[in-house]
Parts: sequence; structure tokens; C-alpha cells
Amino acid sequence: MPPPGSTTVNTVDQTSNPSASANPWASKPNSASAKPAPLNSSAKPVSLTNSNKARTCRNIVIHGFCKYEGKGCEFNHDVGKPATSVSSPELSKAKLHVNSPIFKPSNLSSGSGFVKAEAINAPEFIPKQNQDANALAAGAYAADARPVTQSFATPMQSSLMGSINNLSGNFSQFGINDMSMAGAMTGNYYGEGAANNYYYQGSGSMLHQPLQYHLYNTPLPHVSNLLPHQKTIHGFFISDSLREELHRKNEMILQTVNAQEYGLPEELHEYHSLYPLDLTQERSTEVFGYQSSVYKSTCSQDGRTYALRRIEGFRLTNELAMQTIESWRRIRHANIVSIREAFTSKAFGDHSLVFVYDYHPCSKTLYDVHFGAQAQLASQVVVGGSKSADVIHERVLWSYLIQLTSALKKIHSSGLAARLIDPTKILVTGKNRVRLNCCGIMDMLTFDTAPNIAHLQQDDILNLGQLMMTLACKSLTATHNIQKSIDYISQTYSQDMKSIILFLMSQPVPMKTVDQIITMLGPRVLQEINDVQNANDVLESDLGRELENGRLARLLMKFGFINERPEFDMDPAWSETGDRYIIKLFRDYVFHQVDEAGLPVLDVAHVLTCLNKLDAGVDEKIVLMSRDELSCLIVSYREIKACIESAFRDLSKSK
Ligand SMILES: Nc1ncnc2c1ncn2[C@@H]1O[C@H](COP(=O)(O)OP(=O)(O)OP(=O)(O)O)[C@@H](O)[C@H]1O
Repeated sequence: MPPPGSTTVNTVDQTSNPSASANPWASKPNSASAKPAPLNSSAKPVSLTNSNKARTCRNIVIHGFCKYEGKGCEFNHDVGKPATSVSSPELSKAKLHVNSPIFKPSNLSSGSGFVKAEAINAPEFIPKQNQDANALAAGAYAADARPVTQSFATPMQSSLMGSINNLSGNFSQFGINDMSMAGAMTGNYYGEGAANNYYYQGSGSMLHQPLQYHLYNTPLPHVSNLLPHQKTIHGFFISDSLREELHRKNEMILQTVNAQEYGLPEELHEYHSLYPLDLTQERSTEVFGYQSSVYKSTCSQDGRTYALRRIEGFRLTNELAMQTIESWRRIRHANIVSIREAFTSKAFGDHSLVFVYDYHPCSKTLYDVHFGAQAQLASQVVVGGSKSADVIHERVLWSYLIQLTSALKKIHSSGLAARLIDPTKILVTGKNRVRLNCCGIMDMLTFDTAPNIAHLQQDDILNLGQLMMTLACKSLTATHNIQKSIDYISQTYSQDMKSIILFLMSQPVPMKTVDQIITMLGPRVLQEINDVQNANDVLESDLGRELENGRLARLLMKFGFINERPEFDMDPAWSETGDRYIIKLFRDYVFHQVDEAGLPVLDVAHVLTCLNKLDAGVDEKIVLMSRDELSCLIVSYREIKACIESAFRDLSKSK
């Protein structure tokens, strides 16, 4: 019996109504229930009526077989034949003819009582469940006028095909039949074949091996040419490369080392869990005039990860120098690594000046990307095949130039100068995405020399020109012989590229400004905007695919909060009573089904189908069976959704 409180649904109590208990499915609105519904064993056979004989047994419709066929179920079990044939006296007679190929004791139970198998010296009748289900499946696909190729499927394939069919049902709920996973995935993996899920579940012995759902390989060549309505499984998730990149970034954020082993302080100001990012032993003093090192670390104030740049052996003599950071802190720009704060520290055993920047996981310097060991190795391999492949593509160069000019515009219009436009101090944080790094450091290190900002801004433009020449020639010594480099650039790149590099490196007459560069960049900026927006569209569509997963994860979390809660509001039975009882039964329906052999049904498609329908709160009804199999509830997904929302509201109100 359902516990008190579950009043929102239709309840079919089989013990209280024997005639209903013989076959409750036949008289109730019903929908796909994957579980063969065990009926009350105490149910007595009831006399046949012509109207019931005429109606096809619901068990046959839903499960493909009826456990009580021949044991008292009064409904029609002859699938594929017109139901009226049962009530026709002639045909009934024909069925009982001595030469009849199929002897159906169930039809004899009316009036004359139950005829036992032993009575006619024959083996006990066992319902041919698989045959019936098979017939049902064949019937279902006959409507599609497609050949049923299930006999060639392995048990695993069959099971997957079933899963896929289930998913198609799921998506059809949302009116996206054209993109149905059934067509798509059956097409992808198994050609045109299709099969009924529940028939194959039982025979899928390989199902006992848990599937690795995180392993998605790229589509094989022979299934790449799909029909317009078909989709590979990749179509439902973000791209492999993006997923891998995001995973690597997450992994990098969580990396730690043993501080003692690396001679690092356990704590540095508000930061802990230092992790060295600069793995080379050499400490160059070329850029800052001091050795520097970079660490990833976690801030104990906000729990976020930052990059700490330590200037080693620097003693800050003028406290006012710290104020220079204030102007830099206000700068927020997509192509500048933001600075958060700076402080001095003796935690490393020396006088260190530490700058705190935003952390960009897995980023590389522009130097590493184009001149590092890996880049050189790659160019050696490529040069053997084609020399032009070793050259940085012109569109990439324009993109770098536009991004860095945009950063300079922001810096110069804030009355500052970048002062560090060097390949080792420009971070590449994504595909062709560059950011000026280490801003503000030079201002503090040279605070006492009172630099002239206008001159420094001219230097920025010159340095940008030198950087572009270095990249265009793909040589760190390109600026040593400018004429030769310009010749190379004019041979390799467009006239516009050559002109802008010449402009950047020319003498300021009287002054060059970033605005002049922007004017020269004009048409290329439009191309860049177009590329950025296209990239944005791709990312947005990837995001859309993952949206579904987020919904389901939230739903499962709610289940976890509610189901099996030992006590709530001083009530140990809270999770087992009222609306929560329905949630529990639904959980059983989704996750704890067994097949006719009593084996667990591990059908992910069924789970996804149910959860998606639940999340959408559709009006479709399902039958939930109590664990003792004495009662069943007919509820719609909408009602179950309301139960979950109400139970979750109770839990959140208690906070
Ligand atoms: N804000 C940051 N976020 C993430 N990684 C960073 C950040 N700043 C620097 N890094 C990484 O730290 C590493 C070292 O940076 P650094 O600027 O010291 O480069 P470098 O080539 O070693 O230069 P130098 O020769 O001057 O030491 C680089 O791999 C870089 O990607």
C-alpha cells in the first residue's frame, strides 16, 4: 500500500479489486513501462466477457508478453490478428480444432475452468515472451517499411541499438525528431537496422561490462558520410579538442608540489600552495635586470588561483613606488594580463618583490610558441616537407598585431607605457590569443629614475615593430639586419604587412601614435572581428550541447538530497512517505529495473529518457510499482516533477 500523502496520483490497488488485479494495464491510461509488471499472485482468474476478449492485453502491448496468459488473464493475447477474431464463434471453434497448430489454453479458461497442461499430458505452457516481443518489434518497424536487420546484431550492438531507440523517444518529446539519436546513431553504428530495446536487454550478456561513457573516439571513416538527419554521438557533446583543453586547464589549476622539496615557502603573504611555473634552471636577468621566477598559487582570501612573479634580490627603498601599481590595477583589457597587487617579502630568504597577476592555465609565452624547443623541432620536421609551412601565417601575424595594438591603445590612453613588448613577456592563452604580461613591473623597478612617459610610449611602438619583424622573419636576430629582414618580409607577406612594420620601426616624426596604427589596420580589423565572432559561435554551440548534461546533473543532485535521507524535520520516515515515496519509486523505475531474468537493466538511454522527460515535466504517464509489488501508481512526469520540487523546497527552507 502506498503510504499516506501520495494523493496526487491515480492509485491502482490490486489487492482490493480482484477483477482489476487480473490485468490492471488493460483498463488504465498507460505508457512505456520497461519493467514487466508483476501482478498480484493472489489474483483469481475471472470469467471472460466478450468485451474484454475483444481488447488486446496491455501487457502484450507494453511488454510484448503477458505473464498471466493462460493463467486467468481475460484479454486478447493474439498480437497481429484483429481483436474481433477472438470473439468470432467460428474462429474460436477453428482455434480449438484438433489440427490447430497452436494450442492456447488461455482461451479455454472461460466458463469451463482452467485446463492444466498435465491434464493433456503435455509440457507446461511457457509464454514465448521473446517471440512476442520480437513480433512486436517487427510490427513496430514494419510501419517504417524498413528491413529489420536485428538478427545480425551482436548482443552488445542490439543493446546499444535499443538504447539509441530509447533516446530517440526522449528527444521526440522536444520536437526535434529530425535530429533523433535513433536515426543518427543507428545510422552511425549499425546501418539502417533497428530493434526493440526490451527484447535485446535480456540477451545482452556483454552488458555486464560497464561501458566507459567518457571514451568518445572520433567517427570512423566508413560512417562519416551520414544522411542529413543523422548525427554521430559527437554531435551531442563538445568537441574532443575543446574538452581535452578544458580538462588540461582544470588539471593544471589543481596541480601542487611539496613546498619543502622545492625549497618554497608554505605561505607567502596571503598566498599558499606555490607551484613553480618556470621550470628552466637558467634565470635570465635580461628583461628586468633581476632574476625572476613565476609561481601559481592559491589566495587564502578568495580561494582563487593567481600567478605570482617574484623579482629576486630586489630591495624596495621607496615606499611610494607601490602606488604605481594603482593605475595598472584599474586596467582591465582582454589582451593584458591583469595585475592584482604587489608586495615585498622575505619568505624566500631574500628581499623579493612579488607581483600578483591573473593566472591563465596552460598558457605559453610567445617565445615558447614560435621559438621554443618544441617549435624548432616542429619546424625541422616541416622544413623537410615544405618550407612555407615554417612561416607564421599572415592572418596570425595580423591578429597578433591587432590584439597588441588594442592593448597599447588602452595603456597609452591611461597615461602609461607597456615598456615590455618582448616575446617572453607576451602570453598565448588560447588559439592565437595573446596578452601583454608583466605590466607595471618596470614602473616599480625604475621608480627613482622618473621616466618620460611620452618617450616610453614611442619605445612601445618601436618595440612592437621589432616584435613583428622578429615574428615575420621567425628569427630572434631579424632586427640585426633590418634591410635583409624587410626584403624577406616583402617576398613572403603582403605589401600592407611590410608597410606597417616599416611604419612601426621608423623614426617618430614628430611623434607616432597608436591611433595612426589603428588607421592603417582598418580593413584587417574587420577581418579579425569576423574571425572572433565565428570562433564565438562555435564555442556557443559547444556550450549548448553541454547544457543538457548540466540539467541532468542538477536533477540527479536533487535525487541524491532527497532519496534515502535518514531523517528530516525530526521525521525518520520523511524520505519514504508522501511525495517522497513517489520520488523513491521513480528512482527505482529509472535505475533499479531488472529484466525477466532478474538481471539489472543498465540502460543509460532509459535513464536519459526518463530524466529528460522529468526535467521537461511532460504529461506522459508511467506506472510505478511498489517494491512489494502489491500496489502501483500511475503518475505523469509532470506530477513527479512537482513532487521533487516540493521535497527540495522543504529541504532548502530548513536552512
Ligand atoms: N599570468 C600567468 N599565468 C599563467 N602562466 C604564466 C603567467 N605568467 C607567466 N606564466 C608562465 O610562466 C612561465 C615562465 O614565464 P616567464 O615570463 O618567466 O618566461 P621565461 O620565458 O622563462 O622568461 P625569462 O627568461 O625572463 O624567465 C611561462 O611558461 C609562462 O607561460
